[in-house]
Amino acid sequence: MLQFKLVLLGDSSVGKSSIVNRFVKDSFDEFRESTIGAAFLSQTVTINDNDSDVAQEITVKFEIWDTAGQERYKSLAPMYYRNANAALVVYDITQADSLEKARSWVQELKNKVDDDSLVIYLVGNKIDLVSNNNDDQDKRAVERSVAETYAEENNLLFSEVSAKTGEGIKQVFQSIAENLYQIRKKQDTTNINSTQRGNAPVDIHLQRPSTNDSTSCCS
Ligand SMILES: Nc1nc2c(ncn2[C@@H]2O[C@H](COP(=O)(O)OP(=O)(O)OP(=O)(O)O)[C@@H](O)[C@H]2O)c(=O)[nH]1
Repeated sequence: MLQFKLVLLGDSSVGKSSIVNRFVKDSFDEFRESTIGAAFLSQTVTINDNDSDVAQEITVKFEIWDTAGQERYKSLAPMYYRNANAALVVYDITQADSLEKARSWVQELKNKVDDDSLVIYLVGNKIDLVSNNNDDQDKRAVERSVAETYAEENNLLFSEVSAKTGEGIKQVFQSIAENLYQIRKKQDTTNINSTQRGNAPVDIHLQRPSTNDSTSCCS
């Protein structure tokens, strides 16, 4: 079993706790209390490795830190994103400001987390509030294409979800697990190769200066 630390970041009320609750308990609460400090939960997913000679199933355990989005808890966040393998940065597609906040979290992660392998997933939540036929009921304030382009430019994974209906939630965690597994596999291969290189006989070519080499110093 592989174990990874995942942190959720984003403005207050965007639905971070609701996303975790949907993923861990498959439930939704219309009247959730705002998180104080942070909450810890864990959940596993199963992924398939079909690249190996023998197809295998791998269990990935997520240790999840759901941080509080209220401004007064902002200074606590580094404690939770430190050593994280993945960050879920959440915004609410009905609140334009919440995308700006998400961008500032992404920037902070890129500046402060000294680990190129950190997987950052940008999530637009509450798609259940958007109607498909573009009428007055449509509460969308952030166009999908705007967030998607930003994600592409910044090398983030991206999708829109609904914690309320559950749409897209499982896929987010599944995709993070698959990405982290591929990264871990690559790191392991690199480590094995460099260990092997360390034990291999060192190939030293001692080149004698040729006598008619004009650059040689000594006669
Ligand atoms: N319609 C709809 N409402 C949602 C969805 N997700 C969350 N909500 C509601 O949005 C409100 C805030 O949800 P939370 O999960 O507490 O938000 P949070 O980001 O954890 O907030 P903080 O703890 O303050 O950081 C609650 O009333 C939820 O019921 C969703 O997908 N659709």
